[in-house]
Amino acid sequence: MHDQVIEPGEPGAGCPACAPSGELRVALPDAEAITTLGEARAAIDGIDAVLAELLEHRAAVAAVVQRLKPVGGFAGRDPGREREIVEAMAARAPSLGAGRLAPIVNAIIEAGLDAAASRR
Ligand SMILES: O=C(O)C(=O)C[C@]1(C(=O)O)C=C[C@@H](O)C=C1
Repeated sequence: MHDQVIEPGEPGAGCPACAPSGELRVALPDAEAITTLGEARAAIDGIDAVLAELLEHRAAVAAVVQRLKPVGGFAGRDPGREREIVEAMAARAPSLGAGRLAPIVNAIIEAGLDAAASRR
């Protein structure tokens, strides 16, 4: 397990974890090795910074999907696809599982659809 966290940087300071190639590389903190509140919060800040970068890029791609679909936006929601997304994420995040991930995925999808609507 890796023992480094990324530097979250200042908001709007670009993407500290992004390589010039557009790849996002992240050193995952070893939770078991964290012993202080400061270390734990720094690790969370690093993870949240990466989550925010990913969410920003996800929203941009989701906006493209809305333009490509015959019926986009909230009217074109696809519960089957949303279940697939939750199940795929649950396989990678077993301690959360589908039950806890479902409302998170729902919030991410709704935020993406809302942002896509305001891009138009
Ligand atoms: O895959 C789609 O059809 C999308 O519109 C994208 C997306 C998503 O953000 O992942 C958004 C709404 C749908 O309900 C399902 C998935």
